[in-house]
Parts: sequence; structure tokens; C-alpha cells
Amino acid sequence: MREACGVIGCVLARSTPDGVVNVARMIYLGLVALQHRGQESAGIVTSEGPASTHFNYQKGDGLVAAIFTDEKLNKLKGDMGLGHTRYSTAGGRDPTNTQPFMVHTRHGPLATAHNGELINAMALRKAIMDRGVGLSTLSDSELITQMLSQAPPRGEKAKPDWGARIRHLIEATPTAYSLVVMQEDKIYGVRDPFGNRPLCIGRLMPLGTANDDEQRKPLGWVFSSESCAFQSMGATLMREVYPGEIVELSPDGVRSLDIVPRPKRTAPHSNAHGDPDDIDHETILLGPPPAFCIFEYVYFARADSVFEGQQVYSVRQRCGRQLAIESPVDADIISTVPESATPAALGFSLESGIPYIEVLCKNRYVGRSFIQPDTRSRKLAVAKKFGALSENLMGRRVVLVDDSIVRGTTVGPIIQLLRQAGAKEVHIRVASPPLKHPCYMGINIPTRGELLANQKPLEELASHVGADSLAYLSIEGLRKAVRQGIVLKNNIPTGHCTACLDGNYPVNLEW
Ligand SMILES: O=P(O)(O)OC[C@H]1O[C@H](OP(=O)(O)OP(=O)(O)O)[C@H](O)[C@@H]1O
Ligand SMILES: NC(=O)CC[C@H](N)C(=O)O
Ligand code: SF4
Ligand SMILES: [Mg+2]
Repeated sequence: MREACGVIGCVLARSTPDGVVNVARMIYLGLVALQHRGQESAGIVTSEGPASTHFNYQKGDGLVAAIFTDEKLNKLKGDMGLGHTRYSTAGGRDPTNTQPFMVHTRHGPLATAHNGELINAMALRKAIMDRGVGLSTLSDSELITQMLSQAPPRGEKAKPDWGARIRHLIEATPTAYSLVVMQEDKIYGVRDPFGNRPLCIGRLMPLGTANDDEQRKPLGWVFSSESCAFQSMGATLMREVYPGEIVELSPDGVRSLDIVPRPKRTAPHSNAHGDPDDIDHETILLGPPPAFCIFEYVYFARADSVFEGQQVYSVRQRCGRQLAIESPVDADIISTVPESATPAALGFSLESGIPYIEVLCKNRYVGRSFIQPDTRSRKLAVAKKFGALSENLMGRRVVLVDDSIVRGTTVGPIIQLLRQAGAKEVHIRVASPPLKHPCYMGINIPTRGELLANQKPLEELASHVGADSLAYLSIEGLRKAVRQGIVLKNNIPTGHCTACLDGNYPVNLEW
């Protein structure tokens, strides 16, 4: 499986003295924390203020730490900026698709960074080209940048109305996107009305003082795909951007401009915390439920990130507990396929009372996913990533928990490895339901045929991969584990996309 992208936006407070915070370095730290979301390319764009005729930018291929040398970071001057770390879903790996995207508009430079995939990209592309606008890439994210560079159909008075432009974009494309948009001295954070991809707001705080955010003056404000980035930046989580919400960060603070519900619109004002304070719940409740990607909980996000008021780690642990209830095994030890499955394996162990013991040593220098062209390379890729802890395994009946099976690239060779190292039995327990349908919303889940769960009937999968038994968590079990810890302010409704599991896409696909 491939990850989603990671986005960052950062604005310094007007009162922050020069030289106290280096924005480019803050964004860099945030991107390093979001590295698990994309490993193909990354970029940072900074602005030196509303009077500037251009933005400063640096982009490159590969991992964040390798791209942004001291020399490059020193060139990124300015008190606000955007960052992006990419896994391509549209337009391929070509360097022209590396984000953030930038264009010069009638009102100065504009930059955008996008996590997700526009489900109606083809139609939007055609509409933009029909207006005589040329596009320079095949990326869906360029379409967003182009649409925002034009006035909305209702027109504008003397100045551009960025809230109205973004609202028009949201109305034109229902999902899937979390965006950061920089223009003049503002950064806008936007989640699509289904809230399919994550985005949260943080306060950049002075370091080494008491942990009382309300009493201290923030040094600035940040957007991030995941809250795990805030700790690395010395920021604290304020809240998530709500589905359909447009939030503005400026040197003066955080302001909620609008929430575009599914399907009607309200216009809330915001209080001192940037929270919308007059949400029209009736209108929001009338629409279909939100569709936050449930796989953020299962696999994509870092375990210390918080979504919907709960830490991802706790959800994964509850998935493991639920799996132990649904598919118990008589065994000697419970173990994990490091890393993202570890909380689920611990949950399985706690629920079953069977001890948790590590059986695989993971090479920390091998990245998350390893897509190799042929079977031999794939098997060797597993050997490259994992070594067996044979003394923990010898003669034992092992339950091996993984968070998900996509192509089955990992599971088969690992079972072989454990047996060769002396395991007596290997039982596979998967802490998510079978993946049967492709994703069109920003995650590269392959075609139906490539998905292991579609290759054999469930009863035959264990012998197909060489396990003594194999069982998945049920869809209801996953939903229960996710819903149990949700804590939301303002009674905003919740809902999760489970399309890759049950084929129920949040919107009608146009093809
Ligand atoms: O069935 P497959 O096609 O092999 O894909 C599933 C595996 O890929 C992921 O791990 P990954 O190595 O990407 O990341 P991790 O180290 O965070 O677990 C996931 O956690 C599974 O282990
Ligand atoms: N993984 C993502 O979120 C990708 C964003 C965008 N569709 C791109 O391909 O650049
Ligand atoms: S189809 Fe699956 S991976 Fe894609 S958004 Fe929905 S839950 Fe997430
Ligand atoms: Mg894994």
C-alpha cells in the first residue's frame, strides 16, 4: 500500500520578534514528522510578506532530510510558508508534479499544497481547458491552484475574496482534499465537506515554559495533516479543521471563515479560539454523513496522532482486542509485523491473556512500503526488512498480527521466515477487514485483481499464504473500535469512509 501526502502551513504572530522562529525550519521539522505519509518528493514555499512579487521555494525528490540541506533552508526566508511531502496518486512521479504548486495571479503569487485526490479531476480539467487555460502537468493538485487563481462566478468587488474562491472550489469538487493555500499574508486550511483526509490546527508556543497555552502568547499558528508534527515543531494541538471548513491563519490569529456542509452552506462567525460559534447543526445534519478515511486509523497515520479527539494508538489497540474476541486462537505467543501493527498485537495479547513477544527484528533503514517488480525481489525485500528472533520462536505456536493485508507481499514471506526460524504454528490475524475495492480518494490501493482478498475465497487464503489459520477483523468490529473513543466538540457529526472494504463510496463516482 502507498501512503497519503502530508501538508504543513505556518504563520508567525505579528508580535513575534524577528529571529525568534525560523519558519522554513519549523516547516522542515513538521515535514520530517509527516515523512511516513509520502516519500517520493517534498517542497517548502515561503513568503516574505504581502508586498513580495514572488515566493521563495525549494523542492526535490526523495526524503525530506536529504532534500533540505542547511544551504537550501537558509534561502527560504519569510514569516509564513507551506510544506508538502508527496506520494503520487495523479500525474505520476514526474518532478513537475512536486508540491506545493505555485502560480502568479492578478493579485500576487499563490501557492497550494494538497493531500487527497479529486474524484472529478477529469471533468474539472476539461472545464479549465475549455476556458482557454493551459495546464503544465497531469496533476489534480494543479487544477486546484488554477481554480483558485480565478474569480468565482458571482464575481468580486475591488479585492479578491479568497473565502468565496475556496467556497466555489468546494462546491465544484466534493472530495477528496485537505489543502493549505498561501496568498498575501494569509494561509487558508481547507477540508473537503466529507472530511475524507485529515487536517488540524496548532499553536506555535515558546519553548520551556509552563504548559498553560491559554495564558501564554503564541508565536504563531500551524496547519498539519497530523498532530504528530506539532510536537516536533514546539506546537500544541488546538483542534481539527471540520469537514467542509475554511480556516484562515494570519499574523493576527485563527479565524473560521465558513463551513460548507453536504450539501447546504452556513456562514459562522468565530470566537477567540478560531472555533465557529454559530454552526447551523440542522443544515449540517441534513446532509450525508462525513467520510473520514478509516485507514488513517488502521495504517497511514502515526500512532501518536490524534483524530476526532482520540489517539490513533488507542484505536489500533482496541482493533487488536476486538480481533482477539472475534477470532481467538490457542497459541503460546502473540507478536507483531513491525511497525504499524504493534499496538494491535499488544491489544490482542491483553485481551487473550497470551504473552506478547517480539519475533521480528526490523531494519530501521528500510522504508515503509517496498514495491518490487518480481516475486523473487519481493521475497528478498521482506528478507531485507525483517530478521527472525529464533530464540523467541523455537517450538512455539505464534499468532502474528498485522494491521492490513493489501497485495499479500509481506505476509507470505514472513510466514516462511518464521517457520524456518523454528515456529511450530503460525496463525495470521489481521486488524482490519479484507481490502476488496480500489481507493479513488488519495490512497494508492491497487486494482481489484491485485488485492489478495480478491484472489481466493477467504477459507483458502490461509493455505494460499502458508499459514495455519488466517482471520480478519469484521467491518463492524473496526467501526466499533474507532467509534468508541471519539470525542468531538460542537456536536459535529462523524462518519467514516469504508469504501475499500465494502464498496460504499461516499459519492457517486463519475466513471
Ligand atoms: O499486503 P502488503 O501488500 O504487503 O501490504 C501490507 C503491509 O504493508 C504495510 O506495512 P509497511 O511495510 O508499508 O509499513 P509499516 O512498517 O509501518 O508496517 C502494512 O502494515 C502491512 O504490513
Ligand atoms: N497522496 C496524495 O495525497 C497525492 C496528492 C495529489 N493527488 C498528487 O498526486 O500529488
Ligand atoms: S477507500 Fe479506503 S483508503 Fe480510500 S478513503 Fe476510503 S477508507 Fe480510506
Ligand atoms: Mg506493516
